[in-house]
Amino acid sequence: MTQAAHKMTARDVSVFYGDKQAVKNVSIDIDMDHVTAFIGPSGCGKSTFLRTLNRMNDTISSARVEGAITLDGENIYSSDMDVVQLRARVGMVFQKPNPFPKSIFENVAYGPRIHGLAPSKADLDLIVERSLKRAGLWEEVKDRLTDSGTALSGGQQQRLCIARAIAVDPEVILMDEPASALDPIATAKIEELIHELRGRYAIVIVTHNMQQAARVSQRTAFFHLGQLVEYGETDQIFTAPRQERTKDYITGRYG
Ligand SMILES: Nc1ncnc2c1ncn2[C@@H]1O[C@H](COP(=O)(O)OP(=O)(O)OP(=O)(O)O)[C@@H](O)[C@H]1O
Repeated sequence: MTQAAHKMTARDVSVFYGDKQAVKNVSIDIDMDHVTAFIGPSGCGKSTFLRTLNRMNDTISSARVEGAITLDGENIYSSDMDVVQLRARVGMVFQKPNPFPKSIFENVAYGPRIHGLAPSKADLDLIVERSLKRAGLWEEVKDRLTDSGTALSGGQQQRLCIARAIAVDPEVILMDEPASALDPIATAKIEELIHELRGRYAIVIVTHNMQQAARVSQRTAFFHLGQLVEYGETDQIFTAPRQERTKDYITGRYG
């Protein structure tokens, strides 16, 4: 496949915090209709690399990114890339649910409103309903849309954050350990949701939990010491890893 045929590509991407290199020459392709899991021991650079995919590293003053990352063949680090637009196309869900201290409705409506996606109130209502439905939250909140988003349970808050990302019509959704702060039932709901969303977006998920990676992803990338050691079909990575370091990690020898 050409680079443009992939939703996103990274080529030789390195990330430095000051003098310290956290990500080393990573190249990877991300495709639509797939969930790609990033796994690896703590501190191996998974989150740092994830954040390069929508330029969240721009918000960290010591961070410097080298190499090339494309979205539909276009360099996302070029000077004419509109970063606000980029982050709508490549949305992000964080480890800790972070709804705005506003109503459930406003949490979801904010993005479409500032991006001009809803010409009328009726359009906005429709977007909010559709996004909450896709995030599997509508039935639980449809009668209390004016309640504060922060009053929801942790799992509901995380689904609200997913609805908020979905509302601006992203193509890629980045998830940084989206279930690690949740209980097992809320985690199962998020995993189910990721499974349902797969057909519409390219999803990239960082997870510490190998079982979770095996359950939700079709492709897995194993990172170690800032390097991408191995990338392949999830089944292959977990049953027949090609690299010794991958094998050691999935069999629990470190991490
Ligand atoms: N804002 C920052 N400033 C300086 N160094 C950082 C910053 N963020 C991360 N690092 C360093 O970069 C390296 C990679 O960290 P990163 O958080 O990307 O790893 P990770 O694999 O996601 O780890 P974890 O699974 O524990 O979240 C680590 O050595 C970390 O200490």
